[in-house]
Amino acid sequence: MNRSFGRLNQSQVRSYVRALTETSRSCTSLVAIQIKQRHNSGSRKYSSSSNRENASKPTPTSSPGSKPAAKTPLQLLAARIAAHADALAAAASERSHPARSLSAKPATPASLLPANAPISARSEQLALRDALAEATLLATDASEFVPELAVRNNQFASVRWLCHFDIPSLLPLEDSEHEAAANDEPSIFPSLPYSKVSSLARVPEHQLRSIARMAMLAGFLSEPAPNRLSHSPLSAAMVRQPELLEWARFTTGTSAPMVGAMVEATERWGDDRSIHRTAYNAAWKTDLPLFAHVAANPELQERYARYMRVMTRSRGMALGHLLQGWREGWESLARRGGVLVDVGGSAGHASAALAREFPGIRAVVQDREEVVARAKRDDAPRLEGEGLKVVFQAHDFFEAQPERPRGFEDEGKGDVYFLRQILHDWGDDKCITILRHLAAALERAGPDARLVVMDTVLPSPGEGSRTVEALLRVRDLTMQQAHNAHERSREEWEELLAKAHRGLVIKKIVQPFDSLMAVIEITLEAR
Ligand SMILES: C[S@@+](CC[C@H](N)C(=O)[O-])C[C@H]1O[C@@H](n2cnc3c(N)ncnc32)[C@H](O)[C@@H]1O
Repeated sequence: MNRSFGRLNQSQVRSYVRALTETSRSCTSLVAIQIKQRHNSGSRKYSSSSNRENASKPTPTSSPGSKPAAKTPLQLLAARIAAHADALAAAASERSHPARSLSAKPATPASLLPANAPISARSEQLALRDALAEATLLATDASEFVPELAVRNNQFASVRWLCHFDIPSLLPLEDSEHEAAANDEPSIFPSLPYSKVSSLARVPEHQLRSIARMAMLAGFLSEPAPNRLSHSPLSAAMVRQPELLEWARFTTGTSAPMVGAMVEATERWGDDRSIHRTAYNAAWKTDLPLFAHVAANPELQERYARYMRVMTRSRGMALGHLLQGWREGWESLARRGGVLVDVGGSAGHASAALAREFPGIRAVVQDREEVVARAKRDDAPRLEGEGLKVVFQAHDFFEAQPERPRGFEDEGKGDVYFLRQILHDWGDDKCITILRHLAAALERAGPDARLVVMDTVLPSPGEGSRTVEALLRVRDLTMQQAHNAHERSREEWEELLAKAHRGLVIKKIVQPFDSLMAVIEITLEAR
């Protein structure tokens, strides 16, 4: 403080801090308003783009008898960070949510905000993360870039090792009564000596110690006393929500080889965009496309199925975004008695959620033969038992739409053809085939018919939140590594639709906050 404000007296410092805080606050509420406006207008920008621009614009300030002193971008960011932290503390305490701490206290909550926090508070949290990421970039020298990459790479590998050998599940979350009485510090997670954990996990003790100590620097596990290992709030939260551990296992184990094989894929196949010439093929040494390779390998199939279940429940992929993102459209479909055709709908989880939320919706879920056979066996009886009108139909989406199953034959009432996470799996040529078949079906289904695509809409580089953009770029690269496909920007979606059929026009794009995918409403216009 003294150093940064060397030429100002105490009261000037106070008013300066107040002014900065207010500037930052109005900036933050502007973001919130933008989020609302953009959300309402259906555009995808929903984060602190204004903050990203402002970070590089020093604001001149004056001090008595001297030229206006420009604050550095880092100083401005630091003030914004403080303002975001204040706003978040207020939002949490309004809902009696305890403050988080890094110490290994079980009472520390797993999230900064309570689950019922409003979008305005969550957007504040996103703005904070963006500002922190930018501050880290400003504070890190060029010579530190590579060592930092090595740190992240080793932390990634350490979490993989720890999850693979199930170390988090071996650590106690709570004291047994006997231990609690003997424990001097009952508010700390109970710990075990490294020797005990290593013998339980059957791993070498020295490896465990070094690897755990690296992971601790990322907040995963803790060493509350010399040579004793315990949970940290993060690792404990992951054990309490096992889907998070499952996700960590998949990301660090199953999909990591594919991520690491991008160089080999380009070296071997250059710009060949075939679906069996990918980083996945290079990593798994197979000529089969990913879906066929997974289908032929029961163990891998099980891992992918578990991962898909976890992802569906994650915040970014939650089905709630689908229900809220196009609520009026679903209500209208239910009213007019049209059919929802869920193309590539897997086990029907999206259709079932829609039929539950909007009584009256009837759905035909289409997928590959083996997927439909499994869904008819495992899922259909449960859905029928719930009274939902959801049926399954084997259909290859590279073929023309088939005749409807019995009870769903009527057409012309404005059906909705729905593609969730389908087009991003395929290159443009394949997508055009899928879309042409659907355009033909839309033509038969009447003027109210719609094509609804739920997929990522990529921002332009630097357009919105840095944190969100990074997550979306992971999805884009994953599609490239897995299928030689990619995610698309709004312009790319428009181009693709126009190439498939001149009448396919985007009516609206809704980007729900926190969702990794947007809801794109498409009509078929007479041209
Ligand atoms: C990424 S999953 C998306 C599943 C679901 N729509 C969702 O959002 O959870 C892709 C789906 O496309 C299906 N699929 C792949 N090729 C297909 C084809 N030729 N015809 C029909 N479905 C296919 C897969 O079996 C899988 O269920």
